[in-house]
Amino acid sequence: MAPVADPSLEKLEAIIKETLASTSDPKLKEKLTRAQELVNTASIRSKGVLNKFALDGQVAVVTGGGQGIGRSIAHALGEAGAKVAIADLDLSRAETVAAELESKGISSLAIKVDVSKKQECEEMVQTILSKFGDLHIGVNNAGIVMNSDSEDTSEREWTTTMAVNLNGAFYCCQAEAKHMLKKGYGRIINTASMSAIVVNHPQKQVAYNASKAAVVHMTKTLGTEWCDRGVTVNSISPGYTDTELTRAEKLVTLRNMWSNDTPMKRLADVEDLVGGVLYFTSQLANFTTGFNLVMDGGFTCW
Ligand SMILES: NC(=O)c1ccc[n+]([C@@H]2O[C@H](COP(=O)([O-])OP(=O)(O)OC[C@H]3O[C@@H](n4cnc5c(N)ncnc54)[C@H](O)[C@@H]3O)[C@@H](O)[C@H]2O)c1
Ligand SMILES: OC[C@@H](O)C(O)[C@H](O)CO
Repeated sequence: MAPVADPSLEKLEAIIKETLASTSDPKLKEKLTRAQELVNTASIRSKGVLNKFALDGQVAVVTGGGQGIGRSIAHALGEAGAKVAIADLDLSRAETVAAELESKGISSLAIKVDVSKKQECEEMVQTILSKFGDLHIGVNNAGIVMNSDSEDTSEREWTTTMAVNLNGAFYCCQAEAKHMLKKGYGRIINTASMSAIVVNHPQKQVAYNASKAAVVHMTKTLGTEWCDRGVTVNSISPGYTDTELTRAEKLVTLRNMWSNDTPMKRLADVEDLVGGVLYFTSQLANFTTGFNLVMDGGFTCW
């Protein structure tokens, strides 16, 4: 039998071996031999390539984690073994998601943050360090969209969108990296959008598109600046995704059209996006930084 890495599998293996040695019942021997094979398979899996996705002992934060894409990423990181802080402008949403994680046995923490405020991003990291003692993964996902014709886009709309989507992502990267660079390890993932590389239509959203393009280039910049000190920075760029953001009154009527314009003929479910994040946080992504992963059902191919 191959050596086992998981201590509970080791104990199980020992019990099976001992019982096999002490029984002469052929039926029991047959069953125990089958159990031994199953333990062997589990043992190989526990040391195999999938194990490189395990986040046991790591601490993560997800901004905008109170619903939608962020909530789904928070669940995925927790299921992979991380302790997860849910940071959101809406504290009650963050508390709900933190309670969902706790009910699965995942250590969690809800934090109120407005990512457009640098000081609040720094306090968010300090709160996580006080509670969990470390921070390995930062998913900077909070974002908003406002729609208007470019010639009518107000100063408030432009600056608010930039403040949340771009400044917010930068302040979080900076606050997270200050700790991670000291420790020599960190994985930062920013949520950009396919709007960074194509112009969405018919909805007009110059500020949103420009903010997401800037997030992608900021990601490349930070991803190359910090990677030789152990901190990688990458981004995901989802296509149209079924969340509250695309269910908003101003956008909901466009969803059929968006689906038809997508080669996969549907919007993304939030679960479709977690694979990208889990790749970037895994030990399989040790040589990947500054990369923008587009997950859009083929939308940007057409
Ligand atoms: N839904 C899509 O089609 C889509 C596609 C591509 C990219 N994105 C991006 O994905 C991210 C998440 O989108 P979603 O669809 O889950 O949105 P959502 O509106 O469902 O959820 C966003 C969450 O962010 C929080 N938030 C908003 N402003 C904040 C702030 N200043 N500080 C902290 N938290 C704040 C909200 O309270 C909310 O819980 C955004 O960056 C969005 O631009 C969404
Ligand atoms: O490009 C897709 C998203 O970023 C977003 O859902 C959309 O553009 C909002 O209008």
